[in-house]
Amino acid sequence: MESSLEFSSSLGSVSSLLTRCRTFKVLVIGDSGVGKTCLTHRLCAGDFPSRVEATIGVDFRERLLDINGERIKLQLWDTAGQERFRKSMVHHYYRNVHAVLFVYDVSRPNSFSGLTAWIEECRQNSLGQDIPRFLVGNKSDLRDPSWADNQVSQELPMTFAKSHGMMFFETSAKNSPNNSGNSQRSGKEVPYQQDKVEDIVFAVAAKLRRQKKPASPPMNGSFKIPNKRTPEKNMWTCC
Ligand SMILES: Nc1nc2c(ncn2[C@@H]2O[C@H](COP(=O)(O)OP(=O)(O)OP(=O)(O)O)[C@@H](O)[C@H]2O)c(=O)[nH]1
Repeated sequence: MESSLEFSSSLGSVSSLLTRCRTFKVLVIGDSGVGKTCLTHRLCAGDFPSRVEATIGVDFRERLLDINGERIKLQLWDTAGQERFRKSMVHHYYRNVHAVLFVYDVSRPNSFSGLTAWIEECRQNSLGQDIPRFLVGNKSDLRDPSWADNQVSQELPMTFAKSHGMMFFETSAKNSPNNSGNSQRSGKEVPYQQDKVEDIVFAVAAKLRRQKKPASPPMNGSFKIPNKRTPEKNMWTCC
């Protein structure tokens, strides 16, 4: 009887080890209407939502992944793009963030130039330089070579991403491309990058998995003696 109890308790600890995973908070920001809700929905639920409304405050979605045998949970914070729906909440969004996805709409150049304001918001909320940042051009299905002037070229965001230390993706939450990676746009000698939504989620998870150092705690005016072990421990949860 005693040995079977011991056996079941050790089985319990083995199974809790097996179901443990690291959880990472990923903030998704960008102008209103660029497709943050659709993109996060696609990343987590696998499909394009038939009906969406403007996000008020923030919505949460989760995606559990297995990266080389390790379970990684991404907790995506889909934040409102409209200023009136953000207001006083913003500093909460930035607390203990592990990565940021900056989203723009390839068919709306204003949403790309608007990224500087989002970078400034990160700076104002003391987002550490060590926090991985990803740049995502969404709605690639709307690219039309006949009105190239009204779209965001790929060269610009590539340079932008490089100068801000971001990984760059172009995708569509609606119609994910069949082929991932670089390809040639017909008739033009520019590299045309089209990524699957899945490429993004795996790149984020893989990058975060390699992060040994946890996110720096937000600076909110109070002073706390840092405990090196606690933040990393807090990332471990049961899936
Ligand atoms: N064609 C196309 N339309 C998209 C895509 N992603 C989103 N949309 C459309 O863009 C509109 C806005 O999408 P949302 O996901 O609500 O945008 P958002 O960035 O979350 O907007 P806020 O909540 O206001 O910040 C909706 O009509 C979507 O159907 C895409 O990849 N391709």
